[in-house]
Amino acid sequence: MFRMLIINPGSTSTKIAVYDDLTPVFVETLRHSSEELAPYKTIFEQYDFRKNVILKAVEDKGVDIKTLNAVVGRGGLLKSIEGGTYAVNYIMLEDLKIGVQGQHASNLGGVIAYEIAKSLNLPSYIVDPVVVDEMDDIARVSGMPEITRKSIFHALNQKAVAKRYAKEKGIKYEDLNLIVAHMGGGISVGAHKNGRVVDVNNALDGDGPFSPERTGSLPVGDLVKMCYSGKYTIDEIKKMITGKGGFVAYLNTNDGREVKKMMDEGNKEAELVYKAMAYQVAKEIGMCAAVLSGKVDSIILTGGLAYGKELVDWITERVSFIAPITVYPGEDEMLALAEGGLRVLKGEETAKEYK
Ligand SMILES: Nc1ncnc2c1ncn2[C@@H]1O[C@H](COP(=O)(O)OP(=O)(O)O)[C@@H](O)[C@H]1O
Ligand SMILES: CCCC(=O)OP(=O)(O)O
Repeated sequence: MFRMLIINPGSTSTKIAVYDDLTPVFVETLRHSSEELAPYKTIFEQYDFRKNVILKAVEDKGVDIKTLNAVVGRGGLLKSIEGGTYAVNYIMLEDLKIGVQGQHASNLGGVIAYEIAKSLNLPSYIVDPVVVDEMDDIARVSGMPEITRKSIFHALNQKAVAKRYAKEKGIKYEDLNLIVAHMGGGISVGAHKNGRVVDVNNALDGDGPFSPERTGSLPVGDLVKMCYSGKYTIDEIKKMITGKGGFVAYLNTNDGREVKKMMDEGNKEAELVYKAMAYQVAKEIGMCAAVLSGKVDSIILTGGLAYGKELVDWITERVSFIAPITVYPGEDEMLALAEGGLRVLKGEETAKEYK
């Protein structure tokens, strides 16, 4: 039996678990409000905060960290790579610290996993990081040669729920066409064609639907004018797009439950914004249906926001003509991380080397 500490820093949460093989000893989600994270100017300034909440959760649950065999973290904005389990190495740590493709909480996953594991003389891994890239070349063309569309998305959960759906239906993932909409702090909608995510919006950086913390795609001419208005620094604009966009910009919260409460209390702005997010997710699903030439076995709605019945209903109303809807609220990320780590610990797979 192998005991693994699993750590998953997301933009609005830190998820922590200990697994004995694939049996959870505990799984904990700590949600972070935008105010709680506001004092940290960079992701790396959150290092101590995130590491401390992880170690405290383990201690509170009465797990002795000396009983661990490995630490597995959600991987961050590395160079684009194929999916799988990677051993955390020096090059990876450097790329995570620099944020070679940008800044996101998942950059801390590999680094904290490494630091905790190192202190115990244990191995550390990441699994299916947010930069898994299986996009078709046609999907990379933006319309401006200087800009290439990138695959940055909730690869870990998108792959995990797509495989869960395949297992439940008794069909191979490679024999299915699926559209997966992960709706968390960021939102990604991916077209899964025969086991590959051939197109997906960049969930981090001004692409796709808006989300609790991000603007998603914006009318580009207006954005250019804002950038050159002299009113904002580059860092301010970047923060307005990622971190202070979406729900946060309109409603001053990153919490879907809070938005629902506002709506129930008669706040018309909250209702419009919540419905607009559903509208944009539905539009993105329609785009993926075109990518798959209309041959779609199911549309899967997942992520924390998929707990919201209204949101799911609004999206379903607009896209159920495309394919049957499957809802997997929350995520299967913790189990997927445990599975990825265990395959290597058991010797069923060799950890890939990040170069
Ligand atoms: N029961 C719920 N109803 C509506 N929204 C929810 C619910 N639970 C969580 N959420 C929202 O889901 C979002 C976070 O989703 P999650 O997939 O955990 O994201 P992340 O990993 O990016 O932090 C937050 O806006 C959170 O408030
Ligand atoms: C960086 C893409 C993945 C992402 O947006 O994750 P969160 O929703 O956890 O922020």
